[in-house]
Amino acid sequence: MTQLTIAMPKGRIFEEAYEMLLEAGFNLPEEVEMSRKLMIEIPEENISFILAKPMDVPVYVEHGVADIGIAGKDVLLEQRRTVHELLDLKISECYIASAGLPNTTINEIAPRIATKYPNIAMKYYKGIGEQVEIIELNGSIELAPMIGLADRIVDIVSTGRTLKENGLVEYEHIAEVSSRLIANPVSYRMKSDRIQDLVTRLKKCVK
Ligand SMILES: Nc1ncnc2c1ncn2[C@@H]1O[C@H](COP(=O)(O)OP(=O)(O)OP(=O)(O)O)[C@@H](O)[C@H]1O
Ligand SMILES: O=P(O)(O)OC[C@H]1O[C@H](OP(=O)(O)OP(=O)(O)O)[C@H](O)[C@@H]1O
Repeated sequence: MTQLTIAMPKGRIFEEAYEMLLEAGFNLPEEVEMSRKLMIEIPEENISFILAKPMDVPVYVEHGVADIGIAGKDVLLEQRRTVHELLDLKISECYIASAGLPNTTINEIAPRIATKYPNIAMKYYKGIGEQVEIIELNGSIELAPMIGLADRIVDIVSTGRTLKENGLVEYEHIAEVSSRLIANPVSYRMKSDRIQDLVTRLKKCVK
């Protein structure tokens, strides 16, 4: 059986992805989540799992050190890497939106947009003809309008709770997000039988 390496995101997506793989019949060890191990082998399937930061999954897959990966559509839109998107797993669903303080307009010369998605934000505002200044942050994005760092944020919204609790309102819906199964293009050709089998098994578990 051809060896297959799968890059799995740690953090928020992990649990749902793990459940899906179990349901698809992959015999993942129970202690994975609790352990600090970054590589897990399933010898009977000849599969290795790499546990990666969500933003790094497409990097491993593009470079071919992982044949397959699971990545949020937000990360794929932001990084535009050379990988094949094989399947929408419909897990970790949320969306990207712009938000800000209520009743504010962005009619300045160069409104400031705080985000951890500079490419998505830039493309969006360019598309609507707004010239903006992007302020790149790594988290707690919702702070930016509250403390006067930015006029708008571009960030993930799921339940809307973070916006609400920080007194922000949503302005524009930018893109739908869910987790996707991605593949390295060379692996996809060279290991097509194994990858197709994985896709078929996972497809049956998409809710
Ligand atoms: N609130 C949310 N609800 C549902 N899915 C989300 C939410 N926030 C992010 N996601 C999805 O989960 C993915 C991983 O998010 P997670 O918060 O685990 O990692 P991260 O933001 O890269 O951060 P960290 O640096 O905290 O590891 C995102 O790329 C996105 O697709
Ligand atoms: O609409 P909600 O359900 O409130 O979810 C949205 C929040 O979830 C994510 O943050 P995360 O928890 O990953 O923290 P971060 O600020 O470190 O990115 C995202 O960046 C939002 O802040």
